[in-house]
Amino acid sequence: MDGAGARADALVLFGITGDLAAKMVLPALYRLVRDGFPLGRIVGVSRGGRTLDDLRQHARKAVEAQGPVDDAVFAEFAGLLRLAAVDYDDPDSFQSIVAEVADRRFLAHYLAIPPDRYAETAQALAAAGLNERARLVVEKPFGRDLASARALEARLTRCFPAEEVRRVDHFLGKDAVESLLTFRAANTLIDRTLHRDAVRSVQVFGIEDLDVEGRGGFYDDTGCLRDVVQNHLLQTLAMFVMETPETNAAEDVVAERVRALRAFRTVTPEDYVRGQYEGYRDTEGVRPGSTTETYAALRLFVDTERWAGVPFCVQAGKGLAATATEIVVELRSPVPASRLTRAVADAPPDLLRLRLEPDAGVTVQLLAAHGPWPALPAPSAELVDGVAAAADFPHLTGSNVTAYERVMAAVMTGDTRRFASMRAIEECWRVVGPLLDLPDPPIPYRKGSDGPAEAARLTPGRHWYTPAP
Ligand SMILES: NC(=O)C1=CN([C@@H]2O[C@H](COP(=O)(O)OP(=O)(O)OC[C@H]3O[C@@H](n4cnc5c(N)ncnc54)[C@H](OP(=O)(O)O)[C@@H]3O)[C@@H](O)[C@H]2O)C=CC1
Ligand SMILES: O=C1O[C@H](COP(=O)(O)O)[C@@H](O)[C@H](O)[C@H]1O
Repeated sequence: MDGAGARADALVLFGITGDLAAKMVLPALYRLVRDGFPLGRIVGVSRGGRTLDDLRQHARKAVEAQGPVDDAVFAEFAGLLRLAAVDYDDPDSFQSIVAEVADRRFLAHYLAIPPDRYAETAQALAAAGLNERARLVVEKPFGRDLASARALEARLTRCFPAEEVRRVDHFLGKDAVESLLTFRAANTLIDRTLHRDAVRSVQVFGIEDLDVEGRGGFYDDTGCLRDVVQNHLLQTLAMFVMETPETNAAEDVVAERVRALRAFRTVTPEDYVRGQYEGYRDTEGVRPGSTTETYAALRLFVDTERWAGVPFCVQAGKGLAATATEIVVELRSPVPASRLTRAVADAPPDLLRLRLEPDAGVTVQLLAAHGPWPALPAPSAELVDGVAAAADFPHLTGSNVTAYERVMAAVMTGDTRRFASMRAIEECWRVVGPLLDLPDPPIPYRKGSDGPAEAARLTPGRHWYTPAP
């Protein structure tokens, strides 16, 4: 496969007993087995205290939590599982992994463990010779800022060749995100419309009605900007604004995505509003008096021929009124050159909504005459109605597990397009750099609301659209 490298015939899964593995990775691996993907051996790595039988039962529960389980498929999946116990402070203990993979041709090590363990785990793998004929895959977050991301990359690439390091951003595994590019490139109507000549502004939503749930400790150290904006939403936006790559080969797609990110202007604190939902500080693991943001809204510009001057208003957060990932394109109003267009100047603008989640599709909101013209011509805004035409893309509406299925397949094949490249990560940190760790307190907002009203000032019409119901 292009952009891939060697195909792994064994997966070494660090953190197999953890939250991410239970919610996403194990169910995704089960589905890959069900779909006939040749996974090879799966060596779960844990600090111990479990038997292989425990692990299989744990995997069964994780898979069952995501839907019906086929016993025969599960038996095949469970048959691939092995268990290795390690002590992360004792590199010699990594020999337990060596024993499980001795006969394998190429390894994929997947680190689903706390990020502060990535570098020393890579070192221990190298000390055990497990960096030979091997790929290293790390989960997000990749660093806390540009400097720490570069420092982490330097430590990882001392142990593994740079071309065998992969950094997960599961939004790049989402069908609907990947399809943004195809959708535009394949449709002249859309491609021609998505241009500064026609677009007044773009709003990008990554909002969730859920709160931080049981992840208070993790979230309080991270915040909304680092959790979803620096990575998922900027990568999604890059997929939206990028030009069509020369070919569909992974290296061309990755390079074009980076080119797009390089054109993102660094955001200044004036173009940023952060909020915190009321009650957040009562969450277990959250520091008393925490100023971590659970909401982030920002305005950025993309300095390309296509997008120059168009404001991109990004909004993300938890504890909000709805859960949706959506790009709302606000089109310019007609030039008021005639009586008719002057009369509709105050009517709402046309919108193109690219819905990514929960249901993928496109909704177009247009204006049309709302009834027969009266006998006396008196064109006014009252003669115009908003109409919406929606097309659903059910084939692109996948669960998060589906996204992880694609990510885990790419972990095995190495396909670079479904990962964040180091260049892309650097650009994303650059873009949000001035916004990280600001001292001012976040603006409180009510749980279940649309977030702080103050954020409206970031949009040209002082108004955020509501993602399509
Ligand atoms: N949970 C989520 O929804 C998401 C998580 N991620 C990322 O995935 C990775 C794993 O996250 P998550 O599963 O939530 O993490 P967990 O806190 O659940 O930890 C995962 C596993 O790592 C092992 N572990 C825990 N602490 C340590 C430690 N100090 N040193 C070494 N191993 C340790 C434990 O396994 P054992 O005791 O068996 O050794 C644990 O089950 C992180 O990088 C996270 O940022 C990314 C996106 C979403
Ligand atoms: O990585 C993360 O992403 C999820 C949102 O992803 P989705 O696939 O569920 O839309 C977010 O809830 C979580 O806080 C973050 O760590």
